[in-house]
Amino acid sequence: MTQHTRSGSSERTDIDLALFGALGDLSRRKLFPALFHLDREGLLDEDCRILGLARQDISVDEFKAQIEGALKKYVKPDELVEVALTRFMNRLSFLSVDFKTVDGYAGVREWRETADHERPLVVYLAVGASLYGDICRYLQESGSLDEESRVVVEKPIGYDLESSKVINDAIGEVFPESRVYRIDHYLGKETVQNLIALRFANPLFGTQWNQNHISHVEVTVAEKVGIEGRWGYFDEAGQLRDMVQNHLLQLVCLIAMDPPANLDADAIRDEKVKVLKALKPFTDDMIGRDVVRGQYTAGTSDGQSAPGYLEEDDANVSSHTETFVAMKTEVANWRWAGVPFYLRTGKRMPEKLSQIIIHFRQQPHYIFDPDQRALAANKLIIRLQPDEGMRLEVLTKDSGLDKGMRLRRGPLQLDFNSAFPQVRIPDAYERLLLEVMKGQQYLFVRRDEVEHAWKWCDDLIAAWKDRNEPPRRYPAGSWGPVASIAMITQDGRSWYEDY
Ligand SMILES: NC(=O)C1=CN([C@@H]2O[C@H](COP(=O)(O)OP(=O)(O)OC[C@H]3O[C@@H](n4cnc5c(N)ncnc54)[C@H](OP(=O)(O)O)[C@@H]3O)[C@@H](O)[C@H]2O)C=CC1
Ligand SMILES: O=C1O[C@H](COP(=O)(O)O)[C@@H](O)[C@H](O)[C@H]1O
Repeated sequence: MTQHTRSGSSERTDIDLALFGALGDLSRRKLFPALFHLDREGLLDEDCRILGLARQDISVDEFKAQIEGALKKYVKPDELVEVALTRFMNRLSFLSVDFKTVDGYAGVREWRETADHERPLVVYLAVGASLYGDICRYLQESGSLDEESRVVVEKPIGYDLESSKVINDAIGEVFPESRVYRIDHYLGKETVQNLIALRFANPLFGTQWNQNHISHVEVTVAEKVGIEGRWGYFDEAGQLRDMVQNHLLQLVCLIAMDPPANLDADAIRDEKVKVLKALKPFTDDMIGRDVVRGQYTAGTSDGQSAPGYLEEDDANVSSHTETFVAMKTEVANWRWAGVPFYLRTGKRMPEKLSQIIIHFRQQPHYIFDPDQRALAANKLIIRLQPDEGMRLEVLTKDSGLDKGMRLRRGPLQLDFNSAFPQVRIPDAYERLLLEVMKGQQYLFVRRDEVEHAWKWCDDLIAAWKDRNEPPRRYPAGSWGPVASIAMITQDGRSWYEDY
């Protein structure tokens, strides 16, 4: 099958997919539903085959039953069309393998040999990053790869800069960078992509997008969930490694980067790297004043009582791992000098909400009612989830004979669901899987991006370690520690609350 691409050229999407970790959480919850949706919408090549690999020693029928169960759980009933489900199930095969020994890998080569025509293999590693090197090496040693094979790897790549280098080196022994697809699923979200369109297709914003016109930027990625049974992983990581090193810094890159020369992967990634390199390093002073680490205590979520982090299953009761981070940072370059970027992300917050707020500067000379001065700045709200859309807050004259020149703040709004009611907004993984199949890397993270992001986070983590302070507490169901509010208030600002 061919697809219409960004550049208008056509590319093959007929691939075979080998999914390592096929019975894990990510595969069940995100990857199989995404593949199913692609198939349902006619975007999988009719010959595309999917090989699930996992440790469990089960038959292919048992594997299919488990995947069907996952689809029933995670795909809306009206979208789980019978004919599409049958077609999808027919694509599946299964191999039980211990990924740490080469023995089972011949099965991948043999499975490939049963294809009726040659096509590239996409290897998706939905497993912990410590397995990436072994899997790549054994796939190569078993003769399962060819010159077109691609590998998709999940975040986080490693635990810090050093460990990420070891992992990336091991992947690089087998796959050249042009065939490595590092997932950051935030790059597949509809509104995140729209950020590129908004900034670079609209002269209105293109000309205003700098420190002359923007006073500050806010990024909030709030999660309602807690640890969801992932204590072992999360307690080692913490919110900085889990969310900031990747998702939030990628958002900062897309907000702050200079216009790329074109939409080619490296043109975009070159610009993103420049932003990461320009992130202001933290000094000790800044860490005390501009960074807040938090950990949730017992509270409520959706009206139900919710345990604190230290009371979750498998918890180590003396853990100081942060489940919340707020910080003020800056992209120290000509475009952004002096513009604070306030970032915050946390688990067990009152709602799931990801949004970017661009606060424009006020007019240099203000002529309206002094009491209304606080209103007098445009804001662009870019809503990633839920209710994807964008809203520009503008000021107009309040209507009515008695209102004089009173101002009213009103929205110019684009709500994607109402603007495009016939179009289902795809999950990020659908888009990303499709781009891998097409061999397009522009939505994937290059090795140097990962490394610059780690370097910046490592410095902060090292400083936290030196300070050895416990995280500040916040009750589950709140917007984080009080100190995170004070952090922004000290600059005479507040977190945007018009949710
Ligand atoms: N879950 C999520 O929401 C997200 C996950 N990620 C990343 O995706 C990757 C997968 O995460 P997740 O699905 O949560 O992890 P899980 O632990 O749920 O799944 C991993 C799967 O790999 C299997 N596995 C582990 N070791 C071996 C081995 N030696 N041989 C064979 N099979 C093995 C496990 O099998 P078994 O059950 O038998 O141990 C399990 O089914 C990780 O890198 C994670 O950081 C990234 C973003 C979000
Ligand atoms: O990568 C991760 O992302 C999820 C949040 O993703 P979202 O698309 O639901 O916003 C987070 O819960 C998880 O801890 C992290 O590993």
